[in-house]
Formats: sequence, C-alpha cells, structure tokens
Amino acid sequence: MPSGAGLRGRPGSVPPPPNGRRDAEEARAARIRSFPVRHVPSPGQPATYPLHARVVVVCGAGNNGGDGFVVARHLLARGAEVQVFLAARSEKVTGDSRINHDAYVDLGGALTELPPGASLAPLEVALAGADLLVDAIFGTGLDRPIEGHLADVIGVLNTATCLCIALDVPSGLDADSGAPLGAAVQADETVTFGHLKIGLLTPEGARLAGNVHVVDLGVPDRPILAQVGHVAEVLRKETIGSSLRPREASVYKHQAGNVLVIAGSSGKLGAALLTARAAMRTGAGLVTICTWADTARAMESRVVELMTTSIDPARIAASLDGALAGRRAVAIGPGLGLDERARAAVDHVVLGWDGLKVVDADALTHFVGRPEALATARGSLIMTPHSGELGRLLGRSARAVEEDRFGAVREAVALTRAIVVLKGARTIIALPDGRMFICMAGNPALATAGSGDVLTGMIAALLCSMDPTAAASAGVLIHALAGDVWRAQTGSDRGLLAGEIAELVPGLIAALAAGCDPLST
Ligand SMILES: NC(=O)C1=CN([C@@H]2O[C@H](COP(=O)(O)OP(=O)(O)OC[C@H]3O[C@@H](n4cnc5c(N)ncnc54)[C@H](O)[C@@H]3O)[C@@H](O)[C@H]2O)[C@H](O)CC1
Ligand SMILES: [K+]
Repeated sequence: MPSGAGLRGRPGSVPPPPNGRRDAEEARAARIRSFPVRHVPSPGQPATYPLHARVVVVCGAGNNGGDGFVVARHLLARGAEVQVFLAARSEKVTGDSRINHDAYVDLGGALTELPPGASLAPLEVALAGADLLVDAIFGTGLDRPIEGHLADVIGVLNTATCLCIALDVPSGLDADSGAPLGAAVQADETVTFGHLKIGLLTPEGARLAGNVHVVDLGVPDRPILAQVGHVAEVLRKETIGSSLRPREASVYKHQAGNVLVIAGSSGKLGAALLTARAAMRTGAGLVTICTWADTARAMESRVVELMTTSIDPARIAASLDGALAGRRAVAIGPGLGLDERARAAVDHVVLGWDGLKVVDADALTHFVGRPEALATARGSLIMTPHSGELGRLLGRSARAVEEDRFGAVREAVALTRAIVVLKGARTIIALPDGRMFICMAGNPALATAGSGDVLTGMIAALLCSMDPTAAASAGVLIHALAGDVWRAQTGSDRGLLAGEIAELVPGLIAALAAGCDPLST
C-alpha cells in the first residue's frame, strides 16, 4: 500500500493554507449542485444506486476515523472512486476503527498514510480532482487545540473546492462548546450521529458545519444522553403539535385554565397587559392581573376580558394568598418593579407558593446575588431569562453568556433546579434531568419590546393543560413560529409588535394540533 511516508516532502513544504475559510454561500451551493449523485434514494429505499464520483476520505486514528473507513467502504462498494488518507500511521488505528480500516483495505481500497512529517502533496493532488471530500479526522473526542501536522492537514482540506461533508462534527470543532479548537474544517454539510451536538448550534459551530443532518444510529437515548453533555434535541413541530390536545366541547372557562399574572407597576402597565393578553390568546379561560393598587386603577380602562386585583402594600402576603387561591398557574415579574414591596411579593410567591410558576423579568432580578435561593422554591419553576438577566444571576456579562449559552444555561439549572429557558436566537430549554432542547425557529423580528412578556403569558397558559417541560417547549416554539409566520407574511424581519405575536398564537396552535406546518399552510 503506498505510504505517505514514501512521498515524504520537506515538513512544511505544503504552502501555508489560506485563512482556512471557504467562500460564500453561493460557492457552497455550487459545490452541492456539482456533486454527481445520480439520484437520492427515497426513505427506506436501499441506497444501492451506483455512485460514479471521485471521493477523498480523510481519517483520524480514532472512532471518527473509523466512521470514515465505513463511509469509504460503502462508497467503494457502490462504484465510487475512493481514496482514503489516514492522518496517522495505520498501527495507531485500534478497536472498532481498526476493524473498519481493515475491511476497507481488504476490499482493495486505496489508503495513503500521512503521519506527522509526511508531505501533504498527495492529498492536495487527490483533492484537486475530487468531487467529494469526507472529513473524518476528529469527532466528539477532540479534547485539545489541533496544531502542527494535523492543523496543516486541515489547512489543506480547507483549500478544497469540492463538496465537503463532515462526519459527526467538523474536525476541530468542540462538540460541546461550539468553539473551534485550533484549526477547523469548514464543511458544506455535516452528518451528525445519534443526537444533535450542541456545538453545531452555536453561531461559529453552525458556520463551520453548514447544513446539519442528524442520523439516528438506533442507539438507545438514555446511555448516550448520560455519557455526553453535548447533546440537545431540536424542538419539533410534530412533537409540540401532539401535546396540544383538542378541547372538550363541554369545557368551561375555569377548566380552560385560571392564570394569575403578578406584574405591572406605575409606568409599566404594558408588560402586565401583554403577558395577560398572551395568556388569553393561548387559551387560558380566566386571566387576572394582580398588581399594585394604583396600577390596577390605571389599568381599569384598558382591560375588557381581563380581570384585575390589587396587592395591599400593608398586607402583601395576605392579599397575594387571596389572589393565588384556585389558580392553575402564575406568571410573575414583567414590570412588577424592583423596590422592597416587589421583592416581598416575589419572595412570597416564587419561593413560598407551591404551584406552577413562570418567573421572568423583575422577578428574576430580585434573585441577583442569591440565585441559589431559587433551589429552595416550593412548587415548579420555569425561568425565562434573556442573556442579560441570566448573566446578572450568574454574576457575568451578557456577552459571556452569549459566548457559551449552553454552559450558562446548564449552570443556571444546576444552581436553581428550575427549568431554564434562555431566550434569544435559538432559544435553549434546559431541564433539571440534564436534557436540553433548542428552538431552531424564529428570527430577528422577535427582538421587539414586550416579546418576552408575551412568551411568559403563553407558557403560563400552557401550564394549565400540560406539564412544565411540554409547556415551556410549546410556548417557545409557538412564539418563535409566530415570528416566522409574520416574516413570511410581511417579508420583513423588523416591525413586529409584541401584541401581534399573541394575535398569531390561536392559528398556530390550530395548525400544529392538526399536524400542519404553519409555514407551509
Ligand atoms: N459516542 C458514540 O456513541 C459513537 C461515536 N462514534 C464516532 O466516534 C467519534 C468519537 O470518537 P473518539 O475516538 O472518542 O474521538 P475522535 O475520533 O473524535 O478523536 C480521536 C482521538 O484523538 C485524540 N485527540 C483529541 N484531540 C486531539 C488533538 N487536538 N490532537 C491530536 N489528537 C487529539 C483523542 O485521544 C481522541 O480519542 C464520534 O465523533 C463518532 O464519529 C460512532 O459514530 C458510533 C457512536
Ligand atoms: K469529523
């Protein structure tokens, strides 16, 4: 078997790779179009079609490389012209990877070793004539920055002009944090195994991965989820739709959910009204705004379907207990205020009431400096911070949260034992049992004042008919889809008013419950 060592050039003889970045989207689209696949098998159809393509597979010495040998063997068996380059010596390949290495070689597959110091010229020559490059150097086992020989190999891969498909994760991308560790492959497509790796979803990870396809390996969920912290499940319309049960014809308003919205203060009526109206639009049968007496009076002229009740500042606990009686779910925080009376109200409800609560905005801010107190709360908590609020709770900047959203949300769950919904582009829902969900829907139109208040009201209403995980998931996805529907209707990703998000909710619920895709109906 020709060995890369025989072609040893002067180390470093490979011209320094360009900045390792591929050109823009249109070049990627051209590469995808140019790949000579005769046809794509329909689901379930055995992919036995001939594949007359020139394929270069670059393998590492670990199991990601083992997957590369599997791909090489199958493509070879289907008539493709395959060359495998191993970025190590064969004796370094062990275990299952060795089995697949040997199976490929036994099938007569071309294998060139590229151990440290070997010239990369053969790889460059192969890539110059390739239709497809498969990146199988590193997957989830990457545990330190890539440098030296392997960085040079990746540099050469990034000069390829053919379609590049990464196995599991682009080599060089940290599957957990989504940060590139040293050199990283810029892929056009990534086929990830078993579960969506959260590192593929950060802005940098998404850029390096290109289009991501999750392939089920048929491996049971739990062991995988237990093994690695870097998996997240994408919120799916089908799953959410199945959780939106149709209503009984005989339902009456109390059965449809009784929500208390503890929110609003002087100058911040809108937050309370947006939250409460969103709860109504999401299907709650009765919604009451519980706020300060002066605020309740100011609201009188602005509420029709909503009821109001006021908190007596001299008897905060007693007046709240009266308002809480018989409620199915509570939303607390939007516009409530940051003064002592608000803090007393927040502590009494968030920590002391044993029902279902959505804790947002000012109610979260009252726990800055003492987030661990939330772990002592009675009942069930869903926190809905944006990155600034989460940063303040964790004692860091919003920027630091944005740089490691998954890490921050996992830390917040560990600290508070609550369900944490970290809002923003690609909202994350993290659960105390370790599971994480991510919402891939939504767009910048949702970055509008009051958008978070609406989400809070939606989740509170959904808590009246489903468990907290389902309510948080459904609220987040429906809220995001409202933004996408609005953008599809207007062609714009700006100008959406928070109240308009709530107006879209009933139609979205109906479409999802009927198993329809709201964006295609
Ligand atoms: N986990 C599963 O259930 C499955 C995983 N599959 C594939 O296996 C890889 C993960 O394989 P692993 O051997 O753990 O690691 P890698 O192949 O990603 O890396 C190989 C090896 O490299 C060493 N290493 C780490 N960082 C560096 C570095 N910067 N420089 C040099 N060497 C480095 C480290 O020792 C790694 O072990 C996964 O992605 C899947 O592709 C299967 O698909 C089946 C299910
Ligand atoms: K890879």
